[in-house]
Amino acid sequence: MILATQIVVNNVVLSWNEGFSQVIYALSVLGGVMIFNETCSILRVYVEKIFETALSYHVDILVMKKAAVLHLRDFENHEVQDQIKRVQNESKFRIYDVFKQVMAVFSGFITLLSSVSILFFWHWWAAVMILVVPVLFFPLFLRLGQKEFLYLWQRAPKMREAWYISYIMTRDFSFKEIKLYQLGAYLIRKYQEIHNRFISQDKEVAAQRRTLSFLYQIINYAVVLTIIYFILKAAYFKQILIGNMVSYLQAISLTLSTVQSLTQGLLLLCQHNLFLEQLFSYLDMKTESKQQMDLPRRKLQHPISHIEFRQIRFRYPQTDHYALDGISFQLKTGETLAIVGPNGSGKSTLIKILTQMYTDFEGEYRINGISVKEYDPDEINRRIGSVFQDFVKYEMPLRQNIGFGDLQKMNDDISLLTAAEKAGLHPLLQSLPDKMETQLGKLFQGGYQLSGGQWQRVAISRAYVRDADIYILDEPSSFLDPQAEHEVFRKFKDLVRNRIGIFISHRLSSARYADKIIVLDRGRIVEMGSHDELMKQNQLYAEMFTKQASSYVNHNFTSVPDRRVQIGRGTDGLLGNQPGSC
Ligand SMILES: Nc1ncnc2c1ncn2[C@@H]1O[C@H](COP(=O)(O)OP(=O)(O)OP(=O)(O)O)[C@@H](O)[C@H]1O
Repeated sequence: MILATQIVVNNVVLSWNEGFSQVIYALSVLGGVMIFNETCSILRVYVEKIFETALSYHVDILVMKKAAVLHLRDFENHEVQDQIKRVQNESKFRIYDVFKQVMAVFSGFITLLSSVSILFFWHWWAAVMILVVPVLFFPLFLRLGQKEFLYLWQRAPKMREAWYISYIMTRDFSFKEIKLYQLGAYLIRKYQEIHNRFISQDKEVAAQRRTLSFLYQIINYAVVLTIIYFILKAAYFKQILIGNMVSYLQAISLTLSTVQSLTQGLLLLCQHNLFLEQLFSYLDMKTESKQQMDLPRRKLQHPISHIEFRQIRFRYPQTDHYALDGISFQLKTGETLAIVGPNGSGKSTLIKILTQMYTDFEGEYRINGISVKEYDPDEINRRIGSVFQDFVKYEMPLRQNIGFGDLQKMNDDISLLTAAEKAGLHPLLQSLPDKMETQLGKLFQGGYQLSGGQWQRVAISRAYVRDADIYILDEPSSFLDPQAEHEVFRKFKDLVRNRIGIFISHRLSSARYADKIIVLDRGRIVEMGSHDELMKQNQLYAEMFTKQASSYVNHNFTSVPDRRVQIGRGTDGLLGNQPGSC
C-alpha cells in the first residue's frame, strides 16, 4: 500500500510533464492493491471464524474424553482438580488464540519486512535504528508476561474456592440452607476476599507494564523523531522526491504500529504457550486406565458366579490409617450380603473396591477364581448394577435417567418399565405428565421435581435395567419410608435370586433380608454370619440390633414414620437422624 501511495504521488508529479496517462496508471495500481487487501482480509475473517468454532468444540471433546478415563483417585486429587480448572478457565480458549496469533505474527512479519525494506533501500541504518528499541525491550515485556502467567497459574486453587462459593450461592440444592442460616452476606464476603487478592496482583502487573511501556515509548519516539528529521532534511535539500518522502514517513508509521502489534503478538504467543502446556499435561496425564490398557486382559467367559476378598487392605492417599484392614469373605450366586457398621467403618470403601473404583489395594480380589486385575475392568463393570450412596439426579428425562443403566435399552420401553416396576417406581410413572419422556428436576424448562425417595427409586431402576450378575445398593433406603423400604428389599431379594446381591444399610431391620451379614468396625470385619447366628453370638450386631429395636419400641414413631436412628458407638447407638440411618 505504501509503495502504491508512492507511485500515486510520484506519478501525479510526473503527469504534469508526461500527460494524464500517468495518473490512470497510478490509479489502476492503487485499485489493484486495494482489491487484493480487501480480499485477503475477508478470507482471513472467514477462516478464523471456522477455526474458532471447530477448535473450541474439538478441545471441549478432548477435555471431556480425558475426564471420562480418569480414575476416581485422580478425581479426588485436588491437584488434578486444579489442573482441570485451569484447563477449563484458560487453556481451552488459548488454542484458538494461538492460531490467531500465529496468523497475526506471520502477517505482521511480512508487513514489517516490507515497511522496513522501504527504509532499508533509502538508508540501511534507518531500518536498523527503528528496530533496536523494540528488540531490546522485548525480553523485559516477556518477563512481565511470565509473571502474569505465574499469578494466574497459582490462582487455580483459590479460583476453585471462589467457583464453589458462587456455585452453592446459585444452586437450588443449597438455596434453602443459605436462606435459613443467612449465609449470603458471609459467602459473598469470602468470595470478595479471594477476588480482592487477585485484583491487587493484577494491579501490580498493570503498574509495572505501564512504567515499562512509558519508558519504551519515550525512547522509541526519540529514535523515530531522529529518523524523521533525516527524511525531512533529505526532502528539503531535494535529495528525495516528495512521493518517496511520503512513503518513508508512512513506512515509519507502519513499522511502529506493526512492531507494537508484533511484540504484543509474540508475548501473547509465549503466554498462550504456557497455558497450552497445562492443557497438554492434562491430556497426557497418566491414568491408571491408560496404564492398564497396555496389559493383556482376560475376557469374562461366564457370568460372575463367585467373588472373593482375601485379606484386602486399602488406605486413602494422605491418610495414616487403613480404611479397610484385612477384609476376607466369599459370595456366590444366589447369596445376598448385608454390610453394616458405624459411620466411617469402611462400608462404602468396600463397595468402591468391589466396583474397582480403586484398584491399588493390597490382598487378593478374585472373580470366578481369578484375580480381578487380570480382567478388563470395563467388562467386569458391565456385569455390575450399582446404586451409590451419592447417586446422581440427572436433570434429564426419565427415559435417560433409567436408560443410563444400559444404553442399549434406552429405547426398549419394556426393559425400562420392568426396571421401574422392580424399583417400585410404577405408581409415580403413571402420574408423570409425559410418562417416560418427563423432564426431571428443575434446572430446565418443564422439569418435574421428584422427592428424595422418588429420585432414589429412579437410581435403583437405573441399576436394575442392567442385566447384571451382581447388584449393589449402598444405602438404598436412606430416603425411603419404612413401607417403601420393605417393598424395595422384598423386590431386591427376588431380583438377586440367581445373582449376587450386596447392600449397605444402617437400618438393621433390613439386614435380615440378607443371607450373610458383615459387621464392619474401623475397617475390620468384627462379625460375620446370618442374622440368627449373629443374634446368638450376642455381640456388637446383637447389641446394635437390640438398641435399634428398643428405640422403635420406646418412641412413638407412628406419627413420624420415616424417623431413623443410626448405628453408632459411644452414644448408645443413637447418632442422629440423618438419611441413611435406621
Ligand atoms: N475419598 C476419601 N479420601 C480419604 N478418606 C476417605 C475418603 N472416603 C472415605 N474416607 C475415609 O475412609 C473411612 C471409611 O469411609 P467410608 O465412606 O467407607 O465409611 P462408611 O462406613 O461408608 O461410612 P457412612 O456410614 O458414614 O457412609 C473414613 O474414615 C473416611 O474418612
